[in-house]
Amino acid sequence: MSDEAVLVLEDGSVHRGEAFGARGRTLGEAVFATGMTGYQETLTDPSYHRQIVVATAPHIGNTGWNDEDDESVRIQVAGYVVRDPARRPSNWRSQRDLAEELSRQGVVGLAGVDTRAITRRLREAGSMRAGIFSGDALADATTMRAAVLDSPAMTGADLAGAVTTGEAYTVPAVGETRFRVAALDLGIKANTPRMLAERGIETRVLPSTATIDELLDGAPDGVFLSNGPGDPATAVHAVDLTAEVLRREVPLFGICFGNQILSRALGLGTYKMRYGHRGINIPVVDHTTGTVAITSQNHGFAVAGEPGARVASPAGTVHLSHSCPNDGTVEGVTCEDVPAFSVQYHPEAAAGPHDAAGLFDRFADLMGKN
Ligand SMILES: NC(=O)CC[C@H](N)C(=O)O
Repeated sequence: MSDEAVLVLEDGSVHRGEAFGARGRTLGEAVFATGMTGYQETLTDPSYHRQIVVATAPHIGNTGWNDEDDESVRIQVAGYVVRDPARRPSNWRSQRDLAEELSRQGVVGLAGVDTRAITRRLREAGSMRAGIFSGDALADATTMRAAVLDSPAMTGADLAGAVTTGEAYTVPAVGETRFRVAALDLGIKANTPRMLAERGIETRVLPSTATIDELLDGAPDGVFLSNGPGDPATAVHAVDLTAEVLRREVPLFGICFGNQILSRALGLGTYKMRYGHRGINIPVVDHTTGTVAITSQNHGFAVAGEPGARVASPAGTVHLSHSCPNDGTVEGVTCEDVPAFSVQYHPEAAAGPHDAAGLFDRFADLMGKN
C-alpha cells in the first residue's frame, strides 16, 4: 500500500494520499461520518449506496473485519477515505483486515489524507460530488474533475431499486410469534429484523416494487418502512403504498428513509440538507415527553416543518414529534388519528447508543392496541 490515490471534490480541490483497498476509479457523493466505532456497519449499510464516506475519526481499522457484523450482503459505500489505517487489526472477532476486505470487494479507498480538513470543506460548502482515483485511473486534475462533474448528483437519485432484495424472505421471531410485520425493503439493515425478532415479531421482507396486495398479503399486524439510499422525492411507489396503508389504518413504523416516505405520504415535504447527519452521538428531543435521546444517524435529506407543530394531513393530525437541537431539523413524526409513526434516526444501530431501542417496543404496543 504505497501507491498514490487522489480524492477530487466537485469544488476542484485535490487531496493526495495512498491507495487503500481496491485500485481504480469510483464516483459518488462525498459525505463525512463522525462515528469513532462501527466502520463495518457503516460500510455495509445500504443507505450509503453511491456515497464516498470520509471518516473523521483519525484511526480506522483496529478491530478488523468479521462475518457477523455486516448490515447487508456487501460493502455498499462507493468509496472510503481514512486518515490513518490500522497497520494490523487486533480483536478476538476479527477474521480479516479492512484494506483486504475493501480489495476483495473491489471498493476503492484512500488513506493518508487530512480527513478533518476535508470535513471542514464539506461542512462549509455542503456534501459534494467526488471521485477517488488510483492505479490506472490516475489522471491529471482537469480530467479527474471532469469525470466528477459528469457524475449524477444525490438530489433526484432513485436508488432503492439498486439495493432492495430480489425475492421476499421471512425472518422468524425469537420464541413465540406475537406479531407479523411486512417490511418494505428500501435498503434494510440486517439488525432491524433481528431487533424485531427479539420482541416476538416475525418480519416478512419484501422488494421495493411490491404491490399493496403483496405487502398486505396474509393481513400482517403492521407495516415497516426501512432506511435506504437516495432522494425520498423519487420514492413515488413507496409513498403511494404508504398512503394506502394509512387509509387502511394498518399500524406503521418507519426509520430514516421510511420517515421521509411516511412524511411525504402525509403531504409534508423533504429537502436536501447542506451536509446531513452521520454519526453515533446526535441528540434528538422528543416533544411529547421533553426527553432527549442520543442517537445514531445517517441521512442527507430531512422532513420540512416546524418541530413540535401539529399539522393537518390526509390521515388526520400529524405531530412533528421529534427534532434535533443541533440544527432544529425534524427527526420524527407521529400520526394522532391513525396508528403510524416514524423517526429519522436509527434505533437498530449497532455500534451506537441504545437510547432509541424502545421504539421497537412502541411499534409492538401500537400493533397490540390495534
Ligand atoms: N439512512 C437513510 O435511510 C437515509 C435516507 C436518505 N437516503 C437520506 O440520505 O436522507
